[in-house]
Formats: sequence, C-alpha cells, structure tokens
Amino acid sequence: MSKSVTRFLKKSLIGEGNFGQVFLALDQETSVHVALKIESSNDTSCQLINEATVLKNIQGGVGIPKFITSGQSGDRNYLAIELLGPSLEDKFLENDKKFAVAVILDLGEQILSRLQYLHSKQYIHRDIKPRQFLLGPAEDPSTIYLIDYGLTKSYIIEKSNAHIPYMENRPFVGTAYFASLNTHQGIEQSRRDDLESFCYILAYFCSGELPWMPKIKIKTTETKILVKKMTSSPIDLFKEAPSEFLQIMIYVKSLQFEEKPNYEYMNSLFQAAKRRENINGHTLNWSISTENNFERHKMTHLSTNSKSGLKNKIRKNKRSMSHKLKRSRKKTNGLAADSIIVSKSCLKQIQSFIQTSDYDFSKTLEIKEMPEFKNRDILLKKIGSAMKVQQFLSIPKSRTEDIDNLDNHKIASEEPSAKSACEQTNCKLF
Ligand SMILES: Nc1ncnc2c1ncn2[C@@H]1O[C@H](COP(=O)(O)OP(=O)(O)OP(=O)(O)O)[C@@H](O)[C@H]1O
Repeated sequence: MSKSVTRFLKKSLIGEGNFGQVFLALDQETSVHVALKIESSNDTSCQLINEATVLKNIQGGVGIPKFITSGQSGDRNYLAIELLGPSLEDKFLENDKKFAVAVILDLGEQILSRLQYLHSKQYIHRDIKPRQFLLGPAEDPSTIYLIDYGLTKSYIIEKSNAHIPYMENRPFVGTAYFASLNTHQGIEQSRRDDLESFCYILAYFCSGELPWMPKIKIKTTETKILVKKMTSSPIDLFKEAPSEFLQIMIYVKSLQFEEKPNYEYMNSLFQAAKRRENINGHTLNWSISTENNFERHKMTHLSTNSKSGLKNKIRKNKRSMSHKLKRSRKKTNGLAADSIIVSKSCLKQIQSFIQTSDYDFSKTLEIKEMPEFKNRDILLKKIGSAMKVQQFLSIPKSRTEDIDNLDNHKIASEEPSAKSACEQTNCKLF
C-alpha cells in the first residue's frame, strides 16, 4: 500500500455496498477515527473518484461529511471521511419501523435542507434513500448527514452554464424502491427526482413500508416495482401521514424537468405541521411513543375546515398539473412525462418476460447490473400499448369518500385511473 493509505489503520468493516466496502479506521496522523471507503480501481464506474470530487466541492454545508483525503493505492481507490453515526434505516429498524410524527417532521425538514444545499451547489444526488442519511458524529448527533456521492452528477453544463438537456432511454441509476417514476422510465434525472425519492422516504417512515416493497422476502423485479409504483395513489401512500406530506408530493410531481423547486414552500408545509403539533426545534427523540400518532392526520379525520382547505389546495394543484401535463404532452408527442402504456397482454408479458431477479432492490443499482433494463426502450415496449395509466393524477373514488366532491380532475374522465385500468384488464399486478 502507498504511504498515504498506510496512514489509516483499518479496524473493522462498517458496511458493504454494491460498489465497495466501508471500514472504521484510525487516522494515525490525527489519532481520530474515520470512515474509510475502498473500491477496486478496476471498477470502470470509479464512483469513489467522483464522490471525492463532489465532496470537496460541497464542503462546509450543514450535514455534509468532512472530506479527509482520497487517492489510489495499488488496484484500489480510497476515500477517508468523517466518521458518522447509524443511518436512518438502522434507526427505523431499531424502532420496529415506527417513528413519532415529531421525528418524521424533523427528519423531513433536515433532509429537504440537505437536498436544497446540494442542489444549490449544482448537483443532484440520484440515490436518495434512508440509508444515505446518517446521524451526525458524537458531538452533533441531532444533525442528519447526507452521504454517498458516488452517483452524484452536476445538472449544470459547465461550459454553457445551462441545465442538462431532457433525455429519454437513460440507464437506470439509483435504488429501485426509492427511485422516481421518471427514473424507472429512463428519463434523465434532475432536481425533481431527488425530491420524489424524498417523498417516498416520508411515506416509508409514516407507513413502515412502501406498497411496492414485497411483504415477505420474495424476489421482485424492477418492473414489478415500477408497475406498482405507477398504480399507487399518493393518497394511499400518505394515508397515515400529516396532510402536508401529500401536498408536498403533489407539488413535487408537478415539477418540470428543469424547474427550480420551491424549497421554501415545502419547508413552510413542514413548519405548518410542526406548529399544529406544537413542535419546536430539533426533536430527534427516537424513543417517543408513536401510538396513534398518525390517526389524527388521516384525511378522514380532518376537521371540516381543514378538509375544505385541503380540497381547495389539491384542486388548485391538480389544475396546474393538468395544465402542465397538457403542455408536456405537446412536447413529448402526446406521451406525458409521467405516463406509461399498459395493456392486458403486457402485464402478462411483464410476468413472463422478466423472470425473478437476484438483485436486492433496496441496494443501489446501475444498469450494467440489471440485464433486463439495459435498454429502456425494451421496457417501454414490453409494457405494452393499449392503455394509458396516468399515475398520481388518479384518485380512486372508492378510497376517497372525504374528497369525493373534488372535481375529480378532468384527466381521470379522459383516461381510466390506474386502478380501473387494472380492473378492466382483470390482471393481478403481483
Ligand atoms: N462516514 C460514515 N460513517 C459511518 N458509517 C458510514 C459512513 N459512510 C458510510 N457508512 C456506512 O457504510 C455502509 C455502506 O455504505 P455504502 O454507501 O457504501 O453502501 P450502502 O448504502 O449500504 O449500499 P448501496 O449504496 O450499495 O445501496 C452503510 O451502512 C453506511 O451506513
């Protein structure tokens, strides 16, 4: 090993991702423990080199791990960073997949702030999930840190200072459970995709699961995840959550490819929820009882006033989404950015075409590891041609008695909802 890497004395393996290993190591120059990430330098993706560059460029932000050093030693790349605490996924599992509403609101606010900072530095993360958020070091345990910048990319072209162009048929990059729908469909990622993953984190923390996560340990495929994701209503996703989360999701889903998200608006929704709950400051008290926490937030339990307020907001959002959708259809030959084609035969094809996969969809994946999705065109073709499922604009009537009067968006009358599409084709998604 080169002189620089012998600076670190490896103590134990902290974790292993798809792209390398992370060790607890002693920095012999400073006598401080650090996290030492090591990847094979034969790996063509060279994620660690990318991660080191990004980390150096974003140093100084709240919740950004300190960069210590990086380099190459023999056939391995290494990166030493500040040693942090357990991940939010670890904490969630430790708490039997239950967090108090105060904790979720605090986490949500902090995660949003990390994304705002990263985006302000012209980067998108592209692999947002609970495992990427770590509790701070011993002296700063209530700050949440964002890690793993291996797949991070600048959304600004350096030469022209312009936003990267909208593209389709892009390889899959990210983690299937938390990836945005557009990412599954091969659309180039932008700021909105980090935010959609963020919404899935919120839903996961509120419900303890996501509808597309298998209930038991069975093999799944990206297609199954995608189809289930497409056909899950956001109302169901956030049925056990503060109503503001649904508003955030609706807002995020309305963002255009290049659009700068309004982080202040999303933050104001967290603040509103916190005020209602009488929550002040940091509240990462993991041991708070979570009993009946969310019952009060279910839509069916909203007071008449807040119900009509919410209805108005949803109606307003839908109008604007409907408008944007029409615009985006014009741009994409009638195929809205978030729509996909599904037919009866296609769903059968999906089941037979893609056999069970050995990949762990809770782990970061890159296209080269997913042979069935080397070419996104194949996915879209295989998913058929008869029926458009306009996800996230569909609110299945049976499930929304309280918002029944909502002028159930013009889009739904033009196109069958995801649920009715499945009923008509008599298909079982899983
Ligand atoms: N600075 C750090 N301090 C403490 N633990 C860390 C640090 N960086 C990473 N880890 C831990 O190391 C483990 C491996 O991290 P890594 O990001 O490589 O993989 P992963 O996120 O588990 O998997 P993948 O990214 O492939 O989905 C994680 O459990 C993470 O919590």
